[in-house]
Amino acid sequence: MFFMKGSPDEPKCGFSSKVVEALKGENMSFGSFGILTDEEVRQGIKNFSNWPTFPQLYYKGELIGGCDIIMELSESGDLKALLYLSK
Ligand SMILES: N[C@@H](CCC(=O)N[C@@H](CS)C(=O)NCC(=O)O)C(=O)O
Repeated sequence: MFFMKGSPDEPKCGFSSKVVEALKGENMSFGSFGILTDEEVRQGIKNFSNWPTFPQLYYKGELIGGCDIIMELSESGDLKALLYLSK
């Protein structure tokens, strides 16, 4: 599940856009929520994860990370491993 600014088709932030491209590059299907549409969810997710920024990518209910972390995982090939092997 991907909490982002805007939508996968219309990201409203470069950080969110980069993660969408990385996930698409791995041929991953993913759910998304545009946090700019709901201020309560925007603050609630930050409190839940104790992570102050968006985007935030979750897998099986756990925060994987934001843009910087996803980019690192993607470049090292670990994103694919994480998303496929832990199924
Ligand atoms: N280094 C961050 C960059 C993301 C970031 O700085 N996001 C900012 C600007 S889009 C943010 O979400 N600020 C808090 C907010 O808008 O609620 C990452 O790896 O995800």
